[in-house]
Amino acid sequence: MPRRILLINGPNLNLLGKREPHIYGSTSLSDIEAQARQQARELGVEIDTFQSNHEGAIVDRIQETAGWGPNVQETDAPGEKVSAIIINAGALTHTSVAVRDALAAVAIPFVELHVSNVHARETFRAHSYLSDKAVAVICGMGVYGYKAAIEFVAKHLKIEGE
Ligand SMILES: O=C1C[C@@](O)(C(=O)O)C[C@@H](O)[C@@H]1O
Repeated sequence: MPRRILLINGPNLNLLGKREPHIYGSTSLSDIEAQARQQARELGVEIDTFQSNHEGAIVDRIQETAGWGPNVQETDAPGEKVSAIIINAGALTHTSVAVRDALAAVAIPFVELHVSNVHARETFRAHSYLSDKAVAVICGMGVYGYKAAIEFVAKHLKIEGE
């Protein structure tokens, strides 16, 4: 069972609750993250949250999960290892080979998440650089998708070596 989960939200997801509420609903990201922390406590797992509008910052944060990256010193004691990642990469889903490569490099199992049903929208949203590498893909459940992803990862994801 995963001990530590990293929840990543990409560009414009800091605007959840304000942005196109007919598509993304009225719940803010800070509410989602607070609920995630509460849910994690109930499930007995740790959760870290991270949001950035910047592709490189997301790549750095993914690398840090493996003790790599520009912000990690050679002398740093290895941090507690992240055993699963839940990522809503926002628009980077459809454009970013760099985020895909970072996830492949750290080789940590991840769930791809979208609040909206990306298959029922513009055709460019149907392609993802992440899906074929993901353990699971959640979309169209609204912000409930975050709860579903955390429960799935905490209760059902088998982590090699644990
Ligand atoms: O920013 C987003 C949010 C999104 O990932 C979602 O959660 O539904 C869907 C993406 O296509 C879009 O660019």
